[in-house]
Amino acid sequence: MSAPTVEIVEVALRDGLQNEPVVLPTADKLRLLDGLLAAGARRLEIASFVHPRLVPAMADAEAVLAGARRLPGVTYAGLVLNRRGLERALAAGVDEIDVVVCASDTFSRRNQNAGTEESMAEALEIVADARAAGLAATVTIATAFGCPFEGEIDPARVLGLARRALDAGAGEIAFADTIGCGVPDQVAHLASAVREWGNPAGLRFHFHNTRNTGYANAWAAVEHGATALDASVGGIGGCPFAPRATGNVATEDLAYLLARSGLATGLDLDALCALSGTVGELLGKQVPALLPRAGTFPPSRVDVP
Ligand SMILES: CC(C)(COP(=O)([O-])OP(=O)([O-])OC[C@H]1O[C@@H](n2cnc3c(N)ncnc32)[C@H](O)[C@@H]1OP(=O)([O-])[O-])[C@@H](O)C(=O)NCCC(=O)NCCSC(=O)C[C@@](C)(O)CC(=O)[O-]
Repeated sequence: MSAPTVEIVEVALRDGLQNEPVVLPTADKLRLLDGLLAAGARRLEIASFVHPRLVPAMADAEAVLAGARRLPGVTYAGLVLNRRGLERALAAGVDEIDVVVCASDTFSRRNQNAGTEESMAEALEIVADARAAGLAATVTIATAFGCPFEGEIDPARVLGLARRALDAGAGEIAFADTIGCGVPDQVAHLASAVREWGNPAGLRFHFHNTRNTGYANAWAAVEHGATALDASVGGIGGCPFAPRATGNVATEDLAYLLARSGLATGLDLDALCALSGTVGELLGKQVPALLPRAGTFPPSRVDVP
């Protein structure tokens, strides 16, 4: 029997960069993209089609798509939050879209100027339109593990949104821990419930490591049948509308965890570690990822004291 696999969705160019004080020029983004492709990334969320005044780091979404090298087996996703975003994403030539619905009504209004119900209704139309245009559509449910303004979010509410998205034809559901407050029990609960529905759609998770539970959550997701996990090289990222947001789980740290556990990711750890250094240089800071500091294991060179 072949080893089970879980797909890593690389989100550094979208989530990773959207909240950084340094706005990278498009050319640097494309350099990072080339590095990610060389490291083996095959599914990447590379831009977000939101209002450029609200998220200046994503203002060049169209230029990033236009400059992205097209390779067989590589898919580029764009994040969309409303119909205008979908129109822009379609015109830019994305391969798939990721549409966001926030389980917390308060967070939803702050993030996308619409309450949960309003944005859910729009998301379902967006899914239908994307499918009609031949694109895969993911619905990401943000604040699925907790909200910085409302606190606990009822998992039944989160699952209700997921169910509606799947019934409307979403090809994948992603549960996002926007503020990194989640724990493995929550992951297990959401994943098990979705699996019990018997829907063959993809089950994806998006973890921020804000309270150091990101990797435990990722492992719980794998154990409970996740088909995809988001990660960002260097561990950069965060939602600009979430107070004290910090980065996604780092691609290199997650890939190390999975690879050492026998789960193939197709990613080159050394190449990711080198790229992580480049990300830090471009952003002028030390990135949170730990593998580049510690080194891969087994080491290529053993240090003898
Ligand atoms: C969602 C909107 C656009 C609604 O924005 P709005 O103000 O409600 O839009 P509107 O329909 O009222 O239109 C107002 C103006 O905005 C323009 N407009 C309207 N839509 C767009 C668009 N798509 N692109 C460009 N321009 C747009 C529109 O054309 C109009 O321009 P005007 O006629 O006044 O000149 C806005 O609230 C927004 O951009 N929010 C940014 C939110 C964001 O980017 N958050 C971060 C991403 S989500 C995230 O990080 C979470 C995630 C996915 O990672 C998972 C997790 O960790 O939880």
